[in-house]
Amino acid sequence: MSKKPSMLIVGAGAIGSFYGAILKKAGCAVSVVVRSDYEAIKEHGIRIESPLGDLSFAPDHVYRSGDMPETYPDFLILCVKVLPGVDRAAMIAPWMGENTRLVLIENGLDIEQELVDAYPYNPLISCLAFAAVSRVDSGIVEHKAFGKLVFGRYPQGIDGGCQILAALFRDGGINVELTERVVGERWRKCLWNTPFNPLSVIANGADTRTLVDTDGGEELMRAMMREVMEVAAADGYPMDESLIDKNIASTRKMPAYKNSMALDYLNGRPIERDAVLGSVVAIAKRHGIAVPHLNTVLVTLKMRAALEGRA
Ligand SMILES: NC(=O)C1=CN([C@@H]2O[C@H](COP(=O)(O)OP(=O)(O)OC[C@H]3O[C@@H](n4cnc5c(N)ncnc54)[C@H](OP(=O)(O)O)[C@@H]3O)[C@@H](O)[C@H]2O)C=CC1
Ligand SMILES: CC(C)(CO)C(=O)C(=O)O
Repeated sequence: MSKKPSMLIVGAGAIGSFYGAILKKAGCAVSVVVRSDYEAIKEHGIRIESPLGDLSFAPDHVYRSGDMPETYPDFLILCVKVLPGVDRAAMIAPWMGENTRLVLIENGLDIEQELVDAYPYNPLISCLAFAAVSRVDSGIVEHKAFGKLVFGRYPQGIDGGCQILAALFRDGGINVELTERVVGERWRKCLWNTPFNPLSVIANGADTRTLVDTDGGEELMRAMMREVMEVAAADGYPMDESLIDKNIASTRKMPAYKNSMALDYLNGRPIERDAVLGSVVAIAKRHGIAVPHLNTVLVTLKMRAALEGRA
C-alpha cells in the first residue's frame, strides 16, 4: 500500500484535534502546532470524547510557534480562529513547503485571499465544518454531534488534492461533500452563522432554542437571513429562498445548542465577529445594499467590545 500523506494541524483546538484524530484513524502521520496546550498534549496526547468511539491519539510531532519541522507536511490544515490582528500567513510560514497543500477548516467569509496572496503557488482547499465540537480542557475535546465537511479548491474547482483529502476523511468515518463552488458554500453556511453566532453573543451566550423560541426571535433570524441572501445574490451567489425555512426547521430539530461564538464569548475569548458578520456587512456596502439588521448587530457588538477595551 502506498504511503499516506502527512498532515500538520496548526491550531489543534476543538476542530483541529477532532479532524486530526479522524486523519490519524485513516492512517496518516498527524503532527500538531499548539500554543497554550503544548505541555499537556506533549505529555498526554489528545483525548477525544466522541459518539464515533475512542479517537484519542498521540500526534507524531508536537510543535509550538517558532519550532522548525523535520520535513514539510503534504497537507497543512489551519484551524485557528479567524481574528483581526492574527496574521495567519505568518503563523504557518515555518511549515509551508513548496509542495504543501494548504487547507482551511474555519468559519467566515472572505477569509482565503490573504493566504492566497502569501502563498500563490500552494493550492488552497477551503473547507466548512458542520460539527459540534468543543475543548473541555487542555488536550481534551468533546465531539457532541455531526461532523460533515464540505470543501473544494479556492476560489473554485475540485482538484486531485481535494479528492485525496476527501478519501482520507471518509476512511476515518466522516461524511464529505466536494464542491466546485466553495465560496457559494461559504455563503450558504453564513446564512446560518451570520445571524445565529453574533446574536447568541448579544443574548449573553444564548443557545439555539432560546434564539428561535423567544417571542420575535424567529422573525429576527429570518430578517437577518434575508439580508445575507440579498448580499450573497449581489455578489454572484444566489440561494433559494426555501433555505431560510430549511435552516429554521433544522435548528428547531436540534437539541438546544451553543455555537462556537457563544462558547468563545462565555469563556472570555475573542469572537470571530468580523469573519462571520463584518465581512458580510462590508460586502453589502460595496454593493450599496442596506442591511439594517446585520448592521445593528455588528455595531452593538463593537460597542460591547469597546466597553470591554477590545475594540
Ligand atoms: N467548534 C466547533 O464546533 C466549530 C468551529 N468552527 C470553526 O473552526 C475554527 C476553529 O474553531 P475551534 O476549533 O472551535 O477553536 P478553538 O479555540 O477550540 O481552537 C483554536 C486553536 O488554535 C490555537 N491557536 C491560536 N493561535 C495559535 C498559534 N499562534 N499557534 C498555535 N496554536 C494557536 C488555540 O490555542 P490557544 O488555546 O493557545 O488559544 C486553539 O487551540 C473557527 O473558525 C470556528 O469558527 C466551525 C464549525 C464548528
Ligand atoms: C454550524 C455550527 C453551529 C456548528 O457546526 C458552527 O459553525 C459553529 O458552531 O460556529
